[in-house]
Amino acid sequence: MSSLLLPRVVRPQCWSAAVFGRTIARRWMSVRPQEITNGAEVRKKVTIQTLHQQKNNGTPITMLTAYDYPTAVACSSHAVDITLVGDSLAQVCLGYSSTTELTVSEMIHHTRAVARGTTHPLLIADMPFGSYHTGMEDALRNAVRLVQEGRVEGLKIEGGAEIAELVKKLTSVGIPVMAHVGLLPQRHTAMSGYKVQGRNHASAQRILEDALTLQEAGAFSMVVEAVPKELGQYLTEKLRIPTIGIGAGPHTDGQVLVWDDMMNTWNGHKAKFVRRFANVKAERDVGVASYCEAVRARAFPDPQAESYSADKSEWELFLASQKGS
Ligand SMILES: Nc1nc(=O)c2c([nH]1)NC[C@@H]1CN(c3ccc(C(=O)N[C@@H](CCC(=O)O)C(=O)O)cc3)CN21
Ligand SMILES: CC(C)C(=O)C(=O)O
Ligand SMILES: [Mg+2]
Repeated sequence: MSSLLLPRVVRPQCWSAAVFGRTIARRWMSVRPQEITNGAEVRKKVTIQTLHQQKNNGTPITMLTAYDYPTAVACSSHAVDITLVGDSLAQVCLGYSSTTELTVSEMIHHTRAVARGTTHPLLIADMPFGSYHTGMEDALRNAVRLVQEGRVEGLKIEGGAEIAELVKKLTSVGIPVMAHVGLLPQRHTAMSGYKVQGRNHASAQRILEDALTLQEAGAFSMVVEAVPKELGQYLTEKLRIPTIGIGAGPHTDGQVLVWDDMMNTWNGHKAKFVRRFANVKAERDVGVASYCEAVRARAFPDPQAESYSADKSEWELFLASQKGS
């Protein structure tokens, strides 16, 4: 229980002075502990170094999106390496028609909730559309806001060589950047829809060049979205930094999916790369329907198990006091 309420704090096996002292210290200092438990298992904090080691020793990197506290706790309770507050937040959580509508303030509201539930996974957020396009100073200020107010550890940015200077700048001040190449959803209008990228040789060449430029600019890893699996593999072999694919085939160093796609709670279009790992929508609909049915049938709440009872003598006194009023 305490681990759920206080996910950043090591749950002590016994209240020895040492453990107690360390727990208090962490709570007061508000540091991210190196070792974090969620009850059963102790997981090491995932760092950029961890991710690079995973690439080098062939351990696939797991990344999932989260937009709120309970989802962050779920990611933290399993072997998720990176929790991403994706700007897909705009569509799957806030009901906007595209990610371009999401503001930095809206993003921060959600990253703060996710940060409160995040223990061992590395916490990354998308820089929203428009937050890095109006000049270096604005981009830097928004990035600092996302780190300071939003409490994320790194930022993901969509784009190619044209954002290399920004990647360099953020990296130089100590904000880790995850690049994002291939399909760039923030440009869906300019790209005439959400289309697989790198299908012809010129496009594949361009993506490879962008990826290498972004690596040289200092990106610590790279999301590769919606490209042929051959290109996903080629990029993974050419890059020193780990690649995390979504619709980029099975050979990237890691995979990422949108929470609502893999849980089947998203009613919109299902891209080819989506696999349903659970059917939460079916469960959820059963729950809502049976709740309504039970209330209508006066079958909920149960008068004993789900209701409180008055003390008999107190209730008689109450009724007596009501007589004549
Ligand atoms: N729910 C959700 N899942 C996502 O993966 C996601 C979002 N939302 N919102 C932001 C972006 C948009 N993304 C998308 C959206 C649509 C396709 C899509 O429909 N792709 C086509 C490709 C068609 C082709 O060119 O052959 C597909 O049918 O797979 C892909 C990625 C990825 N991101
Ligand atoms: C799909 C992932 C990579 C993303 O950018 C998002 O969720 O916004
Ligand atoms: Mg995104």
